Amino acid sequence: MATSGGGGAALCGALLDYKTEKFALTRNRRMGLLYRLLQLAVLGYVLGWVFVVRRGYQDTDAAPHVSVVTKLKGVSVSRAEDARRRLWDAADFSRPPQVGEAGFEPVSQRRSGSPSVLDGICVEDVDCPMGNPVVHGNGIKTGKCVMFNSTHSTCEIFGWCPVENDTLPRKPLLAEAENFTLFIKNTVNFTKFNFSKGNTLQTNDPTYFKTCMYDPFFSPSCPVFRIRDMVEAAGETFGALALLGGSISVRIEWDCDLDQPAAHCQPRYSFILLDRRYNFRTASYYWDSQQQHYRSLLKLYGIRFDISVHGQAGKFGIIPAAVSFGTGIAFLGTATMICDLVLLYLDAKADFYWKEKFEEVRMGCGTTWES
Ligand SMILES: Nc1ncnc2c1ncn2[C@@H]1O[C@H](COP(=O)(O)OP(=O)(O)OP(=O)(O)O)[C@@H](O)[C@H]1O
Repeated sequence: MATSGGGGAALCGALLDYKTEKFALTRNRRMGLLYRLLQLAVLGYVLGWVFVVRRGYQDTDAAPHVSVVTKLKGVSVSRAEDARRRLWDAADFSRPPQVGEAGFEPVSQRRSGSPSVLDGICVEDVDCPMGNPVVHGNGIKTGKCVMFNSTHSTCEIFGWCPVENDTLPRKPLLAEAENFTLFIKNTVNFTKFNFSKGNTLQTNDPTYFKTCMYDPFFSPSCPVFRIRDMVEAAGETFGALALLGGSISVRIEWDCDLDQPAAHCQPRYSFILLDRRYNFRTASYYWDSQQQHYRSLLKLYGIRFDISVHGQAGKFGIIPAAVSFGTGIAFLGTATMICDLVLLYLDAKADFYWKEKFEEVRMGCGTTWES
């Protein structure tokens, strides 16, 4: 053994040292079993979950550009309270993006003065300050208190008259709407991979979309949906929703593995009931032969479909594959760590293993290693 030969030589010696790990082998069967089980669990997680389910070897694009076009079809006849029949077809009941079909309350109105209905009960003219709007928005007070019926008077308003009376429909006027069909044309574009796909089948049969009907099992690639089927898939019955309207979310989900043929990239549809009441007003305007301005007001109780598209596409990429593989290998180290903890702290012979694993080396000062 050489004695101290200077700081430089010692540093040089330390740089050229090679340290190797020392392994302690124990024939503890329980420990061996635990180790293999942990390795198996980690391997299952890495291969099964990270690689197969999450496709961790792929580069992903989760922000596709999407386009959605809808078209509603169906014909129905409604009977208003005055027994007049009215025919409704696609041009009448579809209000993009809403689908108003359950009922209507037509009022033919003229802009003039009339008694207000809901508020503005008065005794004399001073109770009706001129120019004040009526709270529910039917018109502006003219300053006059007029007879409404035999029991009370209300402020006269300048507005569309007669004012709407707020009665609720008693039955859906377009009950046949349950068989109307909604065509949803959706295209997604994953720009990262320059890949585009639509939900409509590429077919030369011109009658295909006219005759097919979406069914999750028998016809999942037909983008034509019956209204009743969508309402039922959302957990509601058409009859219950048609009377006062409602709102349904149609969720289209794309999960495309671009390492597979493009035909495997298909959307999945799901339907969720968002709201139980939905209505809106719409009016058409005209002048009569005396040049009076009229409007036909419709209050439509309908089913509104909110369509949202979500998607992600993945394709093999060397960087994500290397990262996932490296993470998996590193994860295998946890099996050793857990077994060490059990052996050194929980095992009955923990003291013995502790002594065998850690060797205490004592050395005097100024000693150097032999070169
Ligand atoms: N709501 C629907 N129910 C059933 N079939 C539909 C519906 N909407 C569209 N289609 C059919 O799907 C096909 C493609 O529709 P697209 O709107 O692209 O073509 P179109 O010729 O303009 O349709 P159309 O003139 O019949 O409304 C057409 O055959 C069309 O008749």
